[in-house]
Amino acid sequence: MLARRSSSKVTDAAPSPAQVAAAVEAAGQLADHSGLRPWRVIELRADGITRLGRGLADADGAKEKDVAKFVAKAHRAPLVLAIVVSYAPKHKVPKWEQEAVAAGVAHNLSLVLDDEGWGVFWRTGEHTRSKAVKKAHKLGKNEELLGWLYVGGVPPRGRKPRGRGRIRVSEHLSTL
Ligand SMILES: Cc1cc2nc3c(=O)[nH]c(=O)nc-3n(C[C@H](O)[C@H](O)[C@H](O)COP(=O)(O)O)c2cc1C
Repeated sequence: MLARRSSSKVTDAAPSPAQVAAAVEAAGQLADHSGLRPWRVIELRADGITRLGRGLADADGAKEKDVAKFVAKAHRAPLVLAIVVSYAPKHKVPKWEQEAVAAGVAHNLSLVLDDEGWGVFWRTGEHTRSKAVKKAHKLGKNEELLGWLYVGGVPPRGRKPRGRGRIRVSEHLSTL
């Protein structure tokens, strides 16, 4: 965990569907109030990533000539994992707790994939919860996106050391 870091640039190598399934299974073993499992992951490759790019272009009101830019940006990685919170409606467990579980899955997935040697970068943006992007992902009415994990191979020059270094524990840990 101390060595984990995000990879903004990745190569065309990607984990197989079976490797993704194993990573999701591991990432899903987390604390979950009432065991709601209020989350799912959508695996996007090739045409699926193009659909994401088109959805983002649509949400931005892009003209037809500019759609390709959004599509190219979405194709920055060969695998994109959309992280979805699927709220249990009117449940005693509040929405923020359900989002915490889905966010935990995303962080776990990043850690698992990083540990297996893949490059991962969590991205969001102003259109993450727009109608057009929701539609592109075929989300249900009780679902929202938490963003996307862009996944691929770590470039040959490898990972640079952490830009901002390690945290100062004393700034994040105290007692009463
Ligand atoms: C929920 C969430 C959304 C993020 N969205 C973006 C984003 O859209 N663009 C971006 O450059 N970084 C985004 N980041 C930050 C990067 O994923 C990454 O954590 C950051 O560049 C620091 O790198 P490090 O993880 O190696 O410390 C996001 C992180 C989180 C947790």
